[in-house]
Amino acid sequence: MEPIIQTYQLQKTFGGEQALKPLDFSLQKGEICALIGKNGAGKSTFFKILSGQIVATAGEVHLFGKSGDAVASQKSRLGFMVESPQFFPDFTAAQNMEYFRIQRGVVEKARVTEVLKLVGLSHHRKKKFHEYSMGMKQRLGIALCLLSGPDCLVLDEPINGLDAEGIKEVRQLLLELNQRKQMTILVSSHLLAELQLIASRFVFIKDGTVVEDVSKAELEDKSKKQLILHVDLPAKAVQLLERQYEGVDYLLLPNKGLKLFNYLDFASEINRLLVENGIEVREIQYESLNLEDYFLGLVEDDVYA
Ligand SMILES: Nc1ncnc2c1ncn2[C@@H]1O[C@H](COP(=O)(O)OP(=O)(O)OP(=O)(O)O)[C@@H](O)[C@H]1O
Repeated sequence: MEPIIQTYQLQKTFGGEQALKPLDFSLQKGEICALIGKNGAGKSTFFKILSGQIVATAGEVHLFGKSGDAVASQKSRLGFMVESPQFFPDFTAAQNMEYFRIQRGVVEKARVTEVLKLVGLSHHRKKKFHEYSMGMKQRLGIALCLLSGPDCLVLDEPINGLDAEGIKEVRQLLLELNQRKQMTILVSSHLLAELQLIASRFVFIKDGTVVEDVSKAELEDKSKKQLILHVDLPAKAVQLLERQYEGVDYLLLPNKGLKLFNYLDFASEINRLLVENGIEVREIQYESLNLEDYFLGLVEDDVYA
């Protein structure tokens, strides 16, 4: 594993208010990592510290395995989009990129053509910015991040405010950059669903700290639909289910509850089996855990018990 970004006990205080509590985070080469949090969770503050726009109150940032004074030299290897770039509306895409190429001191002129191609805007390079769709504008913003040839993109809410088509375009682009150009990507959103299709890892941030850090597989596992049963004799119910349904996947809950993860289409058959064997089924219902609610702390903690 090759670390791209690591933070240790990162903190930021604004006038007595702690925007970032000690925040430990790491991003590995090749990942698309989604940083998910509600408005005010601390995502922008975190990104602004990484980009150097603001300074942390305490803690450390390591970039590409470098720490201390060596970090500064690694910053150019990250391409940031922390705020929406201000493009000139009456310039074409190519003119806008050329302006920023010169402004940022990128030497190779050909880089403009390259990045427009990378984000799929070659055919629209002569179109004026104000004629672009929302998705195209955002793709141009990502082209700007790519101008200096970074190894990793850090994008703050790039999908925010886009229509469905724009969201799809940006997601597709990020996936292509990751798969075809081996670009590591850290991308934030306040909606899990926006990034669920592309991210390989999900870091949930709440009140300035990481509350959950899961892989795609772990996330999918947690979002499985479940069948919840409440019976008077759970141990006996489990014995019957194991005998009847090969590989039945279950969890015993407090208060004589039983959670089934497979055989979900067998609810009425399961009910009959239990009742016919003298078990009182007090409740049987489907539950689809809303991860968004769970991780963002909008539901009771014991929903996952
Ligand atoms: N410059 C600042 N001065 C004072 N407080 C700030 C400043 N910037 C951020 N905060 C506070 O820090 C906390 C975290 O804000 P931050 O913008 O990082 O959250 P966020 O997750 O990016 O939310 P959003 O999606 O709304 O931007 C909030 O309580 C916010 O009010």
